[in-house]
Amino acid sequence: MRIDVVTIFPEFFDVLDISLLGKARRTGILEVVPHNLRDFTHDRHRTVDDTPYGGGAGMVMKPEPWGEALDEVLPEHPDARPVVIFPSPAGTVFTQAMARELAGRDHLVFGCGRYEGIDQRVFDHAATRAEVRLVSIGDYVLNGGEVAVMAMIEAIGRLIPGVVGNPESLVEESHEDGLLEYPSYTKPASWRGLDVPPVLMSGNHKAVDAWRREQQLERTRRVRPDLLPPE
Ligand SMILES: COc1cccc(COC(=O)c2cn[nH]c2)c1
Repeated sequence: MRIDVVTIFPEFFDVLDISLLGKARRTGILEVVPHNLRDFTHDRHRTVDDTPYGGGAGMVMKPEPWGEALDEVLPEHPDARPVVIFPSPAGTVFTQAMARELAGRDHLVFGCGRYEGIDQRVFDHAATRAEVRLVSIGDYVLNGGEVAVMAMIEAIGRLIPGVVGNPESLVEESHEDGLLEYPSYTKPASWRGLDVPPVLMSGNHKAVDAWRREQQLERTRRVRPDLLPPE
């Protein structure tokens, strides 16, 4: 998979070389290419923002640099319409299901907004040649999209075959089966007076599976009742 990221802080994505994704990049399974939005400006100050029409505080990202940056990363005549994702507090919430869907694609483009946002015409024009999505990673406001893109790249990248060592470890996880995951334990059997639940030491796999499922349901009922399947 190739991922292009348009940002005013391309160095932000150097950290991906350190993590698990670094191996996936070196082996060619995953290619993440940052593009500096300022490289698509033509004034001495490499200006990417300006004051908002209609007034108001803050600055808005200008459309011209974005247009030229997307010209660079979007294929002229794509066989499949690429997806361009802009993190935004006003977006559709990013979920494990969306991560799974996006992990199946060959090419993703991410656009990192800053300031008060990006001129709306950037999204409107991009929609003539790509599938544009505003995606939120949660109900809070960041200073820019870079942290959100890192989170999405990690969530998507780890689902790509060959990126995570043991694919089995991707199955029993929170949100994979729609429920929160059960509590985990490892040695020692007793630690600071706290013991591992005996069922997990029983060797009775049926009982262990039943206990884990009950723990998932109990935890989901308590913490995230919105995730519970309809009765
Ligand atoms: C598109 O324009 C902007 C403007 C300002 C910040 C951002 C970054 O996204 C978030 O803040 C966010 C994403 N999910 N939850 C919060 C984008």
